[in-house]
Amino acid sequence: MTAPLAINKVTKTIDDFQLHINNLHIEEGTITAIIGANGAGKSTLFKMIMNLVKQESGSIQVYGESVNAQEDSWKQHIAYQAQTLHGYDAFTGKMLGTLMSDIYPNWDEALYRSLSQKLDVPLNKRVKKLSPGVKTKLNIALTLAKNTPFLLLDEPTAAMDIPSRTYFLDTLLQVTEERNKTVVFASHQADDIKKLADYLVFLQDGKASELFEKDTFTSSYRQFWLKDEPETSIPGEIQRTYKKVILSNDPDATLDYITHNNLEVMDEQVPELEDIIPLLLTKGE
Ligand SMILES: Nc1ncnc2c1ncn2[C@@H]1O[C@H](COP(=O)(O)OP(=O)(O)OP(=O)(O)O)[C@@H](O)[C@H]1O
Repeated sequence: MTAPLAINKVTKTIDDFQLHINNLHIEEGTITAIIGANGAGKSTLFKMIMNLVKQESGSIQVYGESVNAQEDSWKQHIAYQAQTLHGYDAFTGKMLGTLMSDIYPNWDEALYRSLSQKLDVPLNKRVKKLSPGVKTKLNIALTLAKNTPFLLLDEPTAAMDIPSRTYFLDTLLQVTEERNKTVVFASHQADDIKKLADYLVFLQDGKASELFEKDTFTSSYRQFWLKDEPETSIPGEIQRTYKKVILSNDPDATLDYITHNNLEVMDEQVPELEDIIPLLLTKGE
């Protein structure tokens, strides 16, 4: 089966910003979070995948088809949710549903109606009259109802209230599992990433990391609660809190040092994803 997304050696320069994606292959039926701080290049990457922005070099394929080719039937297999809903101000949600049902052969009207109802989106109001948060929710209902095998979501829960966010995340997980969908979403919300993602990719200063399996990634870090504050920096140490709690990205090296220096460990734990993500989002870390 052809991979939903295959990116090889892609580069893009915008003024003094450079984006490099060496190798990113997304397997069918997986959920991948693209994690990066503001300005890290997440939206630019998504726009390149949708051929809205052209890369300078390298290749991007969706289900084996180059996104830069003239033939663009691959677009029917992917639902892209941009950060904002542009160009639809004069339409109502109902009109947009009718429009999308003509374009997307598997349009799921029942899902569109139930999502809109649960998320409190009035389908009879014109888009320009909706608040930013309600526009985001309409955008989400439209994206999921396209019922494509591949979903590309750019910060889907930004500006959403908590009940809607919870409902959306649960529905996305359910739909993804029941219909074996592939999801790639951009986020810097640790909660969303923890709940949704199977795999993680970090974008830092325009460079994409390799693809990490989420649990393998968190278990490569360790938090050590020491009895006394160490005098010097410890091998593997990337953060020290309350003077005695050491977060390490090299637990073996840290433990080796602790043992050789007779430091007493009060407790040792695999950290939560939300403890690690902020450190990785900091520029130049
Ligand atoms: N249309 C544009 N004109 C000029 N610079 C741009 C444009 N679009 C993006 N950039 C620059 O490209 C870089 C990456 O921006 P991008 O929007 O892809 O980041 P992002 O990770 O999606 O950020 P955010 O989390 O704030 O949405 C930034 O330095 C930004 O200033």
